[in-house]
Amino acid sequence: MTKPYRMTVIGSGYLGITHAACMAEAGHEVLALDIDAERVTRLNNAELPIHEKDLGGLLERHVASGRLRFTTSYEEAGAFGDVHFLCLGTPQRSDGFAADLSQLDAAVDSLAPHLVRECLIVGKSTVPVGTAERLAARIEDKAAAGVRAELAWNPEFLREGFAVADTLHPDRIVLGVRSEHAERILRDVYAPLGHEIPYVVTDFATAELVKSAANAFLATKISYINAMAEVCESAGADVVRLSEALGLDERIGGRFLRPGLGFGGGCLPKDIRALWTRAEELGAGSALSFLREVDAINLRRRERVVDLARELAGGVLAGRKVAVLGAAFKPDSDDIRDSPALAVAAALDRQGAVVSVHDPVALDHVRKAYPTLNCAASASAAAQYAQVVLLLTEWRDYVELDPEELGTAVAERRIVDARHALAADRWRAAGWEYRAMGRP
Ligand SMILES: NC(=O)c1ccc[n+]([C@@H]2O[C@H](COP(=O)([O-])OP(=O)(O)OC[C@H]3O[C@@H](n4cnc5c(N)ncnc54)[C@H](O)[C@@H]3O)[C@@H](O)[C@H]2O)c1
Ligand SMILES: O=c1ccn([C@@H]2O[C@H](COP(=O)(O)OP(=O)(O)O[C@H]3O[C@H](CO)[C@@H](O)[C@H](O)[C@H]3O)[C@@H](O)[C@H]2O)c(=O)[nH]1
Repeated sequence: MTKPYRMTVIGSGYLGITHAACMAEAGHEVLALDIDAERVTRLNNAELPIHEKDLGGLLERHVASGRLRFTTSYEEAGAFGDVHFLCLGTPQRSDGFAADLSQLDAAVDSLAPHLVRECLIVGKSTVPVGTAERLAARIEDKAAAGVRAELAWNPEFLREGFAVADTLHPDRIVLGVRSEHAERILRDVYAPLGHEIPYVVTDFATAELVKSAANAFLATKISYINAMAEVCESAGADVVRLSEALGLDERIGGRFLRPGLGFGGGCLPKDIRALWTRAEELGAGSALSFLREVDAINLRRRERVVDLARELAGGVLAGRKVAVLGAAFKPDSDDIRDSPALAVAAALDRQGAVVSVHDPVALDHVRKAYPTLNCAASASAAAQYAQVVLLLTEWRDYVELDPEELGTAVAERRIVDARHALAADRWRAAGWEYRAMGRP
């Protein structure tokens, strides 16, 4: 490494904590900031507020070494960093499908007046195309007189559950830059990650769009296979074998072709909506109108599971006891943002079912966000006297469940495997009525 940088990471959420810890691992001096004082105190005590494999170890090591600290002070951040990474949330707005950029705007407004010397500000959040250009003007406007603060855009592609590995070994690094100076600094910052990583160096707009386009492609692939699941269901075909066969064609590839309950989380759903909304604003809406269908197919998956649960419960949900296995939007994460599992659980609850939810790590979030759902301490506790069991997030613990053992807890041996995660034959052999969308 040429030299360790002094850098800040603004926003210490799923992305920010990971980026900060991985930059410390790469040898840099990192000060991460968040407006949530309780979170900052916990992080300074090396307590990880999220569930993410390998991140706890990195946090402990680098807090102990002093290479990673957390603060709530923009004054301290402005004085500390030569490079400032923006890792703020960009959720869906409450009044429509556009991205809410208020966290980014507030962070820039807070940081810029405290900058004391020339520095590079680097956006990592996922944003609608055009945001970087707007923020660059905002920074110029708000920065202290005589301080040159250049902006770059460097979108992040990490997946939750694999966040550390994806950050330390990225498939590619995309740099939206306005100068060779900015490119040089960022290549230097990432040099400790290795020299084999492909770089794509481009303008702001392309860098922003690469990220939105990647997520839209992944979402489209998932909805494509789920649309085929609908057809398979009508035709009596098997979507799991269909997906396997499609994936063996190298031009198609099997990744992101797992049919089931569809995509959720804090990224794919809001990012496709923000993308088509931005395209409409730019007058290119018809090019991306298919993304509305991608979204609609995805949301139909949730309704289909509710319908199957009703069918298995004998045509009515009111008063029926339903066990929901899984609350996180995917395994190995505690993130419940736009979780398909919880959307199903909440719909069942609204229709009068008595819903009992289990998840290995996400129950604290469930209790806060869905106070009317019952949270059970184990899968078998959730299944106690259940008339229907729904497997909605494919945690390994659930894949390894013993159908005989679970069968002793339930009132009726009926299960919907909404993630195609179980061995159907094994469950049927144990006397369960086993249903999975798009499989005979
Ligand atoms: N989560 C992921 O896996 C992932 C991966 C790639 C890209 N992204 C993108 O990264 C961005 C961040 O996502 P996230 O999942 O980490 O969100 P998050 O909500 O977990 O984190 C945002 C953090 O910013 C803090 N914050 C809010 N306003 C602030 C302010 N004014 N100053 C300082 N801190 C402030 C919040 O308290 C929170 O801790 C989003 O644009 C997202 O689309 C996320
Ligand atoms: O074949 C598949 C693959 C995924 N999913 C679902 O899709 C959702 C998203 O999964 P995944 O993409 O693995 O999780 P994220 O952590 O949300 O990561 C996505 O969103 C991030 C934030 O933008 C990007 O950085 C990542 O590259 C992108 O994969 C989850 O609900 C999965 O259950 C499926 O239903 N079928």
